Amino acid sequence: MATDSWALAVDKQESTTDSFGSLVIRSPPRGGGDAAPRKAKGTTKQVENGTEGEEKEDKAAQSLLNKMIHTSLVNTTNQVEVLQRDPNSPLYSVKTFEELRLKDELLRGVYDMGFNRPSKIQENALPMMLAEPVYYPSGSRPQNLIAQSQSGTGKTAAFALAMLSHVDPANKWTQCLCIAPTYELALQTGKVIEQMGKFYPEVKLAYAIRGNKLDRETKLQEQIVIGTPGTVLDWCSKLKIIDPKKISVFVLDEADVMIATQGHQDQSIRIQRMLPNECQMLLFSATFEDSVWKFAERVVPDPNIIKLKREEETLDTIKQYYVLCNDKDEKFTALCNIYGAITIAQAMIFCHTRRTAGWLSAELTKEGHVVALLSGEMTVEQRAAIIERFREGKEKVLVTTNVCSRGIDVEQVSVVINFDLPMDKDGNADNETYLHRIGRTGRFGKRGLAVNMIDSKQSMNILNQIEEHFNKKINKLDTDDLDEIEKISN
Ligand SMILES: Nc1ncnc2c1ncn2[C@@H]1O[C@H](COP(=O)(O)OP(=O)(O)OP(=O)(O)O)[C@@H](O)[C@H]1O
Repeated sequence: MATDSWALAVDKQESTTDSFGSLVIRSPPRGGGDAAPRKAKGTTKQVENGTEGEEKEDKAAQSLLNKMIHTSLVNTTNQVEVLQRDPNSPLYSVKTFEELRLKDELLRGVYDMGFNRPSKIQENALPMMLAEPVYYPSGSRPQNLIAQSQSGTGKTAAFALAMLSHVDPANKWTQCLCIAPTYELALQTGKVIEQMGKFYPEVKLAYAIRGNKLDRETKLQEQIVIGTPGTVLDWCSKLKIIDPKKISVFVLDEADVMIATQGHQDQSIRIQRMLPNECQMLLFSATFEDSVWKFAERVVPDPNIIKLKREEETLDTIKQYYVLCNDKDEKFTALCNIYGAITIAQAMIFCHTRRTAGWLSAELTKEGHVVALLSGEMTVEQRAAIIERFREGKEKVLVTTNVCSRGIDVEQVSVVINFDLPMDKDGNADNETYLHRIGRTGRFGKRGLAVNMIDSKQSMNILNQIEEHFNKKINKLDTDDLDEIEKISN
């Protein structure tokens, strides 16, 4: 890898120079779409619906946040499900990195990153990705792969290693191509490749991102290119600075985010069509709804499939209550009473809008609480830093809107308050989000307490729907009765 981290340099580009080696980044066009270089903004959109701003989820921002807060592997006890293209061929899985017979430079890189053994998904995915193509009279067929597992389980590290292993550093042309949905996500992945390839300086990496203008005559020498679909397509077809026929590994990362972005699906397919049949196609996704699956099948011919189920969350170990109030001031009083009666190590409080979240955190601060506020207008970096501080216990209360909260490991939080109940866009109960907010995985199994604040007919309806959905009664709590509150913490 190049010793100067290009990715890091790009981060600083706004304040420093605009030129790095042979690659030149010019000022990005204003409003240049999702792929334009910019600081990672919190791109949750604010939808003005009447008086209050309701936040809408932005998949790319969420994905980036997940990457930033997963500084170590997310462990899971669930088994990996493997569907082989050829069910008769032996299924290899590895328990150590040595078994993969990696180049020394790469093994050093892996250990230098602190990896001792392959993660669950890597145990099966790595042998498949590193396998030589199978030769048939009609031509060689690579081991293609579609892999799905939640964020933080080691997918990026796996395909970074696969790309680095397949490269021939003596060949000064692009051999591995990786596409990611946004500039920021491409940079994050690039950083992993650079880190892993730290002891392999002959292998170079280039970023195909908007704003990185190259001349038509340039022939790219970097063996690995990571970028966004639009620019990669330009580099392959319009500018012809990458010869797609020489690509031996194609990675499509974050497929679920990719298809959520207008135009990316088509561009990805157009890139894939330019690649030779012998090119290994690898597709990764954190989720696998039907639309992702359909897309995956179009991009990856004859795939092997690896799936790692999410750890199931349950409400079994959670005590759930509701509190009846008239308005948000009463909800706040109820919250203070709860705080006055029981010792709460760490709590998360969910609000429907940024405005309520901002108001509530200010009120709690006035009461002397040390509060962290997560809100959609923050940059992803700011959000990641707040989550990190909360994880370290620097703040005891986290007030958040829904869109910001995914990915926070709720296991350490003993109390969850739904200041507003989760609802979908039609105003019905959002059961999945409810489970995600207060549920615990069986593995952790710690007891928890959840309190739902009800201040309208609609929120009562939502509560009833939740009770019905989970087939669990949620008891009423009188927050004016301190003895009663004390009892719930036992
Ligand atoms: N085998 C391993 N041993 C220890 N740590 C690992 C291993 N593989 C990956 N990690 C670390 O675990 C974290 C998550 O890994 P990685 O980013 O590869 O997961 P992911 O599934 O791609 O998730 P995301 O899509 O959110 O990036 C990273 O901090 C990474 O350095």
